[in-house]
Amino acid sequence: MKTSVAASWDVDSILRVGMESLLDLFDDSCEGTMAVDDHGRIAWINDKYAAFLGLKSPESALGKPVEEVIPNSRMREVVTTGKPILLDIMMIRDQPLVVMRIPLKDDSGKVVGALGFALYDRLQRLKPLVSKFSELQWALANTQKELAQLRHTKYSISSFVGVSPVSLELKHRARRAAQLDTTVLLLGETGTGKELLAHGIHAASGRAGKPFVGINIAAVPETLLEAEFFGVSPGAYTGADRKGREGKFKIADGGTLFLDEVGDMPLQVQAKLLRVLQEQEIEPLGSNTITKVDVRVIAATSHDLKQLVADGKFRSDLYYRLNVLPIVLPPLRERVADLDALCEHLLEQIATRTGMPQRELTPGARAFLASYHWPGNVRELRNALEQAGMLTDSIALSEDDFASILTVESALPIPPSEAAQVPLTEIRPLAETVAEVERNLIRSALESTGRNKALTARMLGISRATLYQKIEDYQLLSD
Ligand SMILES: Nc1ncnc2c1ncn2[C@@H]1O[C@H](COP(=O)(O)OP(=O)(O)OP(=O)(O)O)[C@@H](O)[C@H]1O
Repeated sequence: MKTSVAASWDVDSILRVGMESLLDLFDDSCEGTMAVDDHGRIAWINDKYAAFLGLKSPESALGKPVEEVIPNSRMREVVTTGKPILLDIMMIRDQPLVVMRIPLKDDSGKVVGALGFALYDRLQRLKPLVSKFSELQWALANTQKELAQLRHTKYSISSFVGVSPVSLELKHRARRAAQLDTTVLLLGETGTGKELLAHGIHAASGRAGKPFVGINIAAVPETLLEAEFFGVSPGAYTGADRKGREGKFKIADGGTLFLDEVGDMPLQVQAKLLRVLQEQEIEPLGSNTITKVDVRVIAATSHDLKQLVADGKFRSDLYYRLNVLPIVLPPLRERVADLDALCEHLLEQIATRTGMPQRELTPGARAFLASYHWPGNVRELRNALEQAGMLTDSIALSEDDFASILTVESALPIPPSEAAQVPLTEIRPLAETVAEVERNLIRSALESTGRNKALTARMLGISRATLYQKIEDYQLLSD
């Protein structure tokens, strides 16, 4: 490509010589150089690049569509748009290459092809960029692997501990449900093990190798629910969602979607959910395209769905659609026969997690636990066992160790009478005082229920969504 410089320095000569010198420079310092024609076919490729790509000879690539030789190539994009891609990173044979692509235009400005340069470790200054890219790729691959593992359920139906006839019957129904691949509706108070059973049904089903994806409808603000379910197409919003994102239905494709607290779903979203369940098709927000999905839905609620239908708060057609195979999880107080097995199991779990010796229960403690009404069910039982263990060093937990824990009302810290006795000198703006009282009350209620949101919300007489909002407002997340 070397050229002798003409004596007279007209603009054309300068440009031509400049261009040729530039090409020589790149040819010398690049790992590879290549050109495509206006149809994206390889018109030229140098020896180094051909050898790097593992080709028999440069000639063997000529005339082939560029993607056939370099699968990730964006040369065709340069030819189509006429715009250069001055700095990009491309993976070839598991190696990151820094690449540059420029369009070639004739005198009239028409694109006649494109030139590509692959610059790797000759350019020392690009090395930090390349290693950063490799690090990020490695971290991304690891995160994706972890996420995939997390989405594969860790439980089986036998993880649901229970020996009472009613528990055995519900596990039997769960196993049947797993085989049938239909929609399942889990009904039961908070903490009765609906989510645990949903994991178990998924694990025993033909979908076990695919993702299990959960969504707690009560915890998602109403305005975000649709995006959360169906996803957002790229460009639908500005800001963080600009690139678009997949909805839970898409993420669960082939697997199971667990809709927790389905009774809290706003009516307008209910209509859309019903359509998706019927058609098995989703339309991401801001897109006109419809995507087929294959998702098995397991819904759960602690509300009386029939009553919600009667009150006009839940669509009857959606109710029937979900209620194909209902499984009722009775409250713990109605299956006291499960208590011993559950305590044994939970005490073992606690011991493993804390590294402390496993505790036992005295006969008095067993009788006390059997007489308690368990509004928070198994979740509350686990918290009570954990808290009682923290109050004493003794291996055997007695009735007294539980007595102070299991009176929810006494745990609330600010009796109304005390709140009223504020000295005049301490009077502050009402809003500030109310906010402080509210914050303290929510924090104490959360503590007394072992951070059980459903129970806390119920105790405070507010919805779960409001509770989540207030937890965020008062920054009670890490308390
Ligand atoms: N039968 C059971 N055997 C063992 N562990 C249980 C059982 N039931 C519940 N648990 C445990 O109790 C806790 C609460 O259970 P889970 O979250 O499944 O309840 P839930 O009914 O989905 O509650 P919510 O309605 O509040 O979401 C979990 O830690 C779960 O593992």
